[in-house]
Amino acid sequence: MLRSCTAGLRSLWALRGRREGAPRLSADLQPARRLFSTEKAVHKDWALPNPSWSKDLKLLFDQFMKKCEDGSWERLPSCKHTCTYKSEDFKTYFLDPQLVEGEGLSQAQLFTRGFEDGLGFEYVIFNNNDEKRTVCLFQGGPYLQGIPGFLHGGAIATMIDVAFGSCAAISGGAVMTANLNINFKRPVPLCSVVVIHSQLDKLEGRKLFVSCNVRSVDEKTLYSEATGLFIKLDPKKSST
Ligand SMILES: CCCCC/C=C\C/C=C\CCCCCCCC(=O)SCCNC(=O)CCNC(=O)[C@H](O)C(C)(C)COP(=O)(O)OP(=O)(O)OC[C@H]1O[C@@H](n2cnc3c(N)ncnc32)[C@H](O)[C@@H]1OP(=O)(O)O
Repeated sequence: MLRSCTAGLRSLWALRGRREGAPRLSADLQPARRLFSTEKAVHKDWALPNPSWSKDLKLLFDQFMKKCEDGSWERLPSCKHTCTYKSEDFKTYFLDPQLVEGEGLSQAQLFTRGFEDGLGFEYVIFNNNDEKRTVCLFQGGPYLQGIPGFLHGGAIATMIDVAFGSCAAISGGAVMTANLNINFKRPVPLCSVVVIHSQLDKLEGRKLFVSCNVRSVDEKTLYSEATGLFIKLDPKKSST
């Protein structure tokens, strides 16, 4: 498995950048439109297939895109830079103008989107607004190795945090992770595809309680279970 992963790297490097200008798919952007702004400028959407995606990932992606057709599910677009967040939300909570406009942020990009195609986090998140749940399809690439041949626990935690963050933000708007608890039950093979099922369990004032499980594509292996607490940011308080 590792050999095939490494063998694919050369072609991945050759193919890098191919996603620029990838066609936007329909059946996206319903409730999430409030949160994810791509209206002012056209930014690349990274939550779309690229040549590094395995057969499993493409198959699952197609299945979920089909579910989007009746409007019960929506695919969440994903930008590398701050366009992921509506800029006004961003400015409301991070008021330091130097941070927002200065050099500090000019190179900033979403941690999970900072890798070349196929080397790091390849994922797409689908949201079911009525059921207050999301499904994240995740393929962890060779640069996310921990124990040889397996994903680093921090990479799994990161992906869970992103899946939770999206799930919580759709209901809560501007939120931050306050607590994350993960039970790692089985190691995740590098370059395999896992499915992260997250749900919003409870909304209590500014607190959003979420939980998830991480499973193999055939659902036979339970890799991890996690719970999280997200706090809706208070515009009266500074976050910095
Ligand atoms: C800003 C715009 C974001 C918009 C996001 C939009 C879209 C998402 C799209 C894409 C997905 C990307 C996903 C990326 C996810 C990455 C998430 C992160 O990495 S966040 C970074 C890690 N987290 C932090 O750095 C948080 C640091 N902590 C804080 O800043 C603060 O503690 C706080 C969490 C903001 C809470 O502070 P605040 O002053 O606002 O609240 P209180 O302290 O008064 O607490 C309120 C309430 O909650 C209880 N609480 C707080 N923390 C905990 C805890 N750890 N455990 C249990 N309970 C906690 C506290 O007791 C209060 O309860 P009560 O009201 O009952 O007294």
